[in-house]
Amino acid sequence: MSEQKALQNVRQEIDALDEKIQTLINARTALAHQVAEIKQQQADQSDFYRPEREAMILRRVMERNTGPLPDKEMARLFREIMSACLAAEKPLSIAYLGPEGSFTQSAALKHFGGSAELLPVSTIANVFSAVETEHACYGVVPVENSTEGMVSHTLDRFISSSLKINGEVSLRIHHYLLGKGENLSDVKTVYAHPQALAQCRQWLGDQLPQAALIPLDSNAEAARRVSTMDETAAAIAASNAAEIYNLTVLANNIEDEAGNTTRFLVIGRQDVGPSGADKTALLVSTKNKPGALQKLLQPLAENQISMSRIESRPSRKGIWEYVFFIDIEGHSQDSAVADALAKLESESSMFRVLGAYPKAVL
Ligand SMILES: O=C(O)C(=O)C[C@]1(C(=O)O)C=C[C@@H](O)C=C1
Repeated sequence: MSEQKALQNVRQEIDALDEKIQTLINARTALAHQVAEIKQQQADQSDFYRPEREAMILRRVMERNTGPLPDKEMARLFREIMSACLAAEKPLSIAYLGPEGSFTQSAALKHFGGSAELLPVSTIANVFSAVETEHACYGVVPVENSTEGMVSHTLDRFISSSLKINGEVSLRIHHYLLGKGENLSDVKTVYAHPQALAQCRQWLGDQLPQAALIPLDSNAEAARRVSTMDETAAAIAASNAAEIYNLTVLANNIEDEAGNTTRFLVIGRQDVGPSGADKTALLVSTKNKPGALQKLLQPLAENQISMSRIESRPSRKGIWEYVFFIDIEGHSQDSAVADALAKLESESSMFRVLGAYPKAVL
């Protein structure tokens, strides 16, 4: 058989499979419509977006995958299928820390897929407000970076908000130096979010020791601004900002830490059920006396619950009063966790479950 003929045969097989896949995707969408009808009839008008169900589906896809497509690639395809099915049930609007081209946009896309409507807003506080006022169904905000630590604006906003954490997204962050010219040596000023400047501090010191470093509200805003300037200006931003703002890549992967990763939170108004691999986030405060924090955390150790993070922030209620943001493994409805939380609550002067949500799958 000629090579041409062999290729034609394989392509015919691909066409036949594509037809089957398309039929199956439409059958799945029809089932999602049925789910939507059932949800609409329910008295509590159950939430259309079900993070725990999505996480379970994606984990199962990865567990049963035998290749040759890698697990993550297969899960990403199913992520998109579910995104389209959900949009057919009910279109979702997601507010994110913009502008367009921000890492938070990439995180929102990674978590909700391409069928959600993404709404850029200018500050973290405005993402919270958009969800609180129901202008958006959910929001996505950065919460911590592996190099630079927590994003305090996000934690602080939880103190005054009744929103819940409905999910998390983990994103590898690669920084690009974007400009109008061709040569790195022309760059005299670098614009970026302070976190990005900090994450590239060593590279900037080595490659552009004379450049002025100007902090702005976001990297995407830096890219937008540089697009209106000459070749002496450059921005640190994500690669997609180069396309959006018509800039050239002067240098890539300029972050100092090879594993630079940012964690984002999905915020919403609903409570999320257990998915089998979850985290619970708490906001607590304790009386300011010796040993109080240790006593507060004792029930976690007694119930063998691991704490993955604890951050303290000023409570903003009195001087030298602090609140603690605590992340633990497990769901607040798991019996060991529920037991520990009841004891922890009785020891604290303020106690709130900020959310129990599935661990990031992708
Ligand atoms: O199972 C549901 O509740 C659905 O709405 C279906 C479905 C899906 O496509 O599998 C869609 C959206 C939800 O976020 C979870 C799952």
